[in-house]
Amino acid sequence: MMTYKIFVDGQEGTTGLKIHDYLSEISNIEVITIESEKRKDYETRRALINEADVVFLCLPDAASRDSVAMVNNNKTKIIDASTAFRTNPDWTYGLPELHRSQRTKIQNSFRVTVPGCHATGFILAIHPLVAEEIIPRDYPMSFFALTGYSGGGKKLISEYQDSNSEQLFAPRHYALNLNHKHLPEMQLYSGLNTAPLFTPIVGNYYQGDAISIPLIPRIFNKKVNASNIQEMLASYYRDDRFVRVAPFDSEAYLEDGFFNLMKCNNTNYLDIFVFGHKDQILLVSRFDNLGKGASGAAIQNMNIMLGFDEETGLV
Ligand SMILES: NC(=O)C1=CN([C@@H]2O[C@H](COP(=O)(O)OP(=O)(O)OC[C@H]3O[C@@H](n4cnc5c(N)ncnc54)[C@H](OP(=O)(O)O)[C@@H]3O)[C@@H](O)[C@H]2O)C=CC1
Ligand SMILES: CC(=O)N[C@@H](CCC(=O)OP(=O)(O)O)C(=O)O
Repeated sequence: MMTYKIFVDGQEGTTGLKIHDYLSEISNIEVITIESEKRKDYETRRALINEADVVFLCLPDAASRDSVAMVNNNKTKIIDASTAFRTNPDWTYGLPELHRSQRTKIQNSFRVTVPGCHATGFILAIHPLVAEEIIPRDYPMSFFALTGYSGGGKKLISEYQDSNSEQLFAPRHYALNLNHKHLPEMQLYSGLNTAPLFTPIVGNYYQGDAISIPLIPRIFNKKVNASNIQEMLASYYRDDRFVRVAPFDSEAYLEDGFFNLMKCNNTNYLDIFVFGHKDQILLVSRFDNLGKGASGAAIQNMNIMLGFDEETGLV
């Protein structure tokens, strides 16, 4: 049985460390590591990248581009966690649940780009409804996300953990230039004609993301209510083990009247909830920004690319 060599470029960052946790549970792989003081050394990285069968890039965009340019062989498969290649047609978007054919594309690809965390939650909730021509492609889409601070990597983590600044106690809006870096992939893979108006909010907790998307059925192409939407999404994802569409029964999801957005933490699950009635619908997708939003998704892609079991990494 073949043993695959795996290298994580950016092994000491937030997503890199989490990927190492996942890798420690998988057999048939050998994880090759870089000495800490050499983690930004060009020649050392280049040698390891070309030695590996699979390389995870857990780096800022510019460093990811540098790493890809270092590949000088035909065998190394790259799984990039950054924003650098997400709408590049030469790369495969690493969202296996997008279409029936996406898993096969990932399996046959040498260059896979892991979706952004907020983009994952938005696209999985909206894309099937656009594809079914329920939501018009020119729908004026607006939504918000509430995320933990680990989504901002080491810099934001230390800002939250090393400071007593009072302004960090309350949730904070950001990307108020309305130009968040996930907009291009959100537009491309949701099928909408224009980018949504997206407002992310970061809270004073480590991990967990909830995307809340209000929808007005009055301006849909077809007459549907909230319950119909739940049935459609449940049917679309019926064979996908990591995307779970909750039954249509809003009260059952609440804890003392509140929604718990941390319930998918430390898993690769993404749960979609449909609330509402015939006039108003609220879609909520809940997931771990370090799970299905980043490192978990990266591992799911590796499992598909190497022909391992998608969930356990077993051969
Ligand atoms: N955190 C999250 O939830 C998500 C992150 N991502 C994306 O994944 C990528 C990594 O993010 P994240 O792990 O959060 O970031 P971190 O800042 O936590 O980690 C990045 C790591 O890359 C290292 N690094 C920086 N420049 C270089 C370089 N030139 N060569 C080698 N190593 C370098 C850093 O080194 P040093 O240790 O010196 O700082 C650090 O260890 C980013 O593109 C991010 O946008 C994607 C989805 C979600
Ligand atoms: C709290 C916070 O800052 N979160 C990050 C999202 C993390 C993510 O998905 O990252 P990449 O697109 O960089 O891969 C943000 O909104 O930019």
